[in-house]
Amino acid sequence: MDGSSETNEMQAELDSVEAELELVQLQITELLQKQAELTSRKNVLLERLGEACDSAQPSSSASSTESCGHVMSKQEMQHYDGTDFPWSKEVVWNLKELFKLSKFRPLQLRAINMTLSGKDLFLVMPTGRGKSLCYQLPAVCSKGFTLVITPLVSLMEDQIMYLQLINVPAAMLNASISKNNAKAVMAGITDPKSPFKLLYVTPEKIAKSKLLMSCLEKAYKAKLLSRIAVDEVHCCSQWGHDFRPDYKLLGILKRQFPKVPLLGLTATATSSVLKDCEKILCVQQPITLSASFNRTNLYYEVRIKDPDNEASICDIASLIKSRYQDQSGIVYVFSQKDAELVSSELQKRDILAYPYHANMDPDSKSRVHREWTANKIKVVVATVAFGMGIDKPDVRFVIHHTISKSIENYYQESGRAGRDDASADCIVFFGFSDIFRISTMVVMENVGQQKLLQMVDYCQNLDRCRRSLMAVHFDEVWDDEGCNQMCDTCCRVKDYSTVDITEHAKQVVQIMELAASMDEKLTPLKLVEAWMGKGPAKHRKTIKPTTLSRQQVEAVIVRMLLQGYLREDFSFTPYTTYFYMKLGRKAPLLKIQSHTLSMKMRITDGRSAVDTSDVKANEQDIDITFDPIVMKNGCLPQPRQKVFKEQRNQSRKQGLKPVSQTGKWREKAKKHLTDGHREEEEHQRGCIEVEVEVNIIDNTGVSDDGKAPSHQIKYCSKRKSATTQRVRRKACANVAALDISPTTPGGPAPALTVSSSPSQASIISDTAVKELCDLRNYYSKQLRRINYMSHEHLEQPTEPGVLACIREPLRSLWLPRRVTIGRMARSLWTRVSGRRKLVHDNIIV
Ligand SMILES: Nc1ncnc2c1ncn2[C@@H]1O[C@H](COP(=O)(O)OP(=O)(O)OP(=O)(O)O)[C@@H](O)[C@H]1O
Repeated sequence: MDGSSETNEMQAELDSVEAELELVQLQITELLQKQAELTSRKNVLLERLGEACDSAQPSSSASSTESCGHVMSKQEMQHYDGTDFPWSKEVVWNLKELFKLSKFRPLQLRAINMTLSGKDLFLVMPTGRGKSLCYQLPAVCSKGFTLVITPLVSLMEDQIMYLQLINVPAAMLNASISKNNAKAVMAGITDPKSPFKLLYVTPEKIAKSKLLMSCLEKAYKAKLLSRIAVDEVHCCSQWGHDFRPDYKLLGILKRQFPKVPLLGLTATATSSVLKDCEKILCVQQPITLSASFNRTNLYYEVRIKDPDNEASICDIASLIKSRYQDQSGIVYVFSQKDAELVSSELQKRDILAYPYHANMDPDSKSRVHREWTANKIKVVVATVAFGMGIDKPDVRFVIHHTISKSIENYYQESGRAGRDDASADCIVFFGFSDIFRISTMVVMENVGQQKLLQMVDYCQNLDRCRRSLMAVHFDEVWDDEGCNQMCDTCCRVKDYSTVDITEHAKQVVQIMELAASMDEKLTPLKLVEAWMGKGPAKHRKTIKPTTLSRQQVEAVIVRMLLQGYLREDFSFTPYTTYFYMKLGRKAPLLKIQSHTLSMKMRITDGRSAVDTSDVKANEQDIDITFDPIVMKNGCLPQPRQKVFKEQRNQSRKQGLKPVSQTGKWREKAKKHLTDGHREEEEHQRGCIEVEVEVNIIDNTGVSDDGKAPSHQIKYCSKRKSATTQRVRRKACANVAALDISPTTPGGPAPALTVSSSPSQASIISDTAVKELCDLRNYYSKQLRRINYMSHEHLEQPTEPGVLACIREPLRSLWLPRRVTIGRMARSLWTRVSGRRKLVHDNIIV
């Protein structure tokens, strides 16, 4: 045997071993899933058995699962639910008379008794269950004051406002208070009369203020520091999703004040995060009390989001109008821009909705918050900035216009509904392209991608109780039966079937391989289009388009992503992150004859897919329509008919009025904003081509069309064709002229010779400077969306007299003689567009 055939044989064997290994890996994954299911079941049974034994033998001393560091028997634990402690009378009196509450919620009394007994404690309780009471009430029943570490000033202010309302003296120390106030608070710390019962500080204050630490030392010695409460304690751990570096330094508190009991509070910590917090805070064997995360009054539902943004907002509007008329709610969106857009669209549909996002000024934010709390505003359309400290009891719905970045986040955000214990709805609109919008955002986060895919899995799930899927993320087991039909999957009769998608997956792999052979990268949307026969001609020639509907196509691609047949691939530029699809680890398995891949897909029972008059859960049945008979063959059937929504969208699109060319600037600007949003979406598809037309005005003040110039930039955009892949946009800008000779529109371009730098006043008038700035702002926004290479191109001027870089400060501009800013911008833009087209044609299929 010669050397080369030996190598070939070894290579063949290696390939086969690798393929076998992949298969084993697949089996391991399946077994692990099975193991998780069985473990869940086992835990439920053990818990039930334990309860049965407890009630049969009251004297038994089963060890408690609630204590983590410190092992405490169940009986010992239950002892703390009692009201025979020296402080009990005072506690009960304060609950009723001061806090005006009739009874404790689960675990509140236990936590209060434990902390009043001097124990270190971690209290894990879902949002809105009343963690604050567990340190506020002990604070008023103790001598001295309680130190509360809170991550946000807004949270402190909220609490202080509430405490003032019920006449509990409280103070705070943060950058927003005056020097005199701070001085008075510092003095109060060591005052034996304790002018406040609670002192709120940020972790940064503990870490940085020596004066505060020395006052606390004195208070400790005088036994005035009764308790330390660390709110949002998960922020200590870098495994927690809200890690704050200064929380890491809080260990000093327990080291300096070892006899003061510490109470850590959180709504989201897993056991590993708590272990980390224990170490960071230097607490020895704290007791961990965990209340169940199951919010039984919340109804969870997932709906398929219409790919057309306008239609998706329309869906949300009709949902709010039909189901939550005059009720209070939150619509969570992905970006600040979405918050503005969605709220204005809801307003147009007579819904009292206002945006809330981090970029709003503090006054506007607090006005929206206040008016919403007072029910003057019905709906807040918010980014995640509308988060901690939102404590409105009667929120009847939380709708996610875009999925959350993780199940933990979703739990927190949706958990703002139904804090009054009355039933409320949590609805997610699940859209294919949203996965990738969020993906580019979380790519740099520790396990961000993994968490996002878990959220996607939650949304694509058709058969498992939504709460039980959530429970896994909180180290809990919630019994499916305990859902009480409070999620769409438990409500719905079994309307899905397991479908063999192997052949479809093979087609996807084929497209990916073809693209790779042409050295091309596919964005998820390009992959969808290529598979549906809508991509570039070179693809259409070689690959037979699928007969699946768009939603089926997207569902299969998502499943392949979740199962590891496809994976994400990112390309970073200084301005943006591009997302592409790649073949995943398991893709080679599809080459093996015996390998199959299946997924659950919804079937409808012959009822019209457009019938939305049924119960809540049936309202989303319009997504995929199959013929069940064909399904029996084990392959995906043809869609029975075009889905109603598509028709409705079509008619909506047709009903869109074109913006008048002569329309007012405000209308155009509005349209521009809407188009800007669409553009962002199109950009996700990697297929925008921008064309800019610049009206040149000579220095006599008359524009090309003979009209007097406006000093405002005008934008007008229109789609050239609704069917073409590429969207052409026109941005018209009227710009003031430079101090140069007039140009002939359409005539030969003047010779480009540098006259001088703009530092010479003769070149640019003030108005021109302003307009150039506006123009540059507008263009740089567009440019940011263009591939990095375009910038490189611009930043390396080879010829003199060319705009050096659009993003550089104005003083670096070198303008050629006899050229208006308008012409300059046009020439620049033409080059950028050309470059961009090149980039798209060559890189993005
Ligand atoms: N025992 C109780 N009975 C009725 N309402 C209660 C009780 N305890 C607390 N509440 C109310 O529950 C609401 C939420 O309480 P709180 O702000 O303490 O929750 P939280 O767990 O700290 O939430 P978050 O994690 O969002 O900070 C408050 O309006 C509070 O008055």
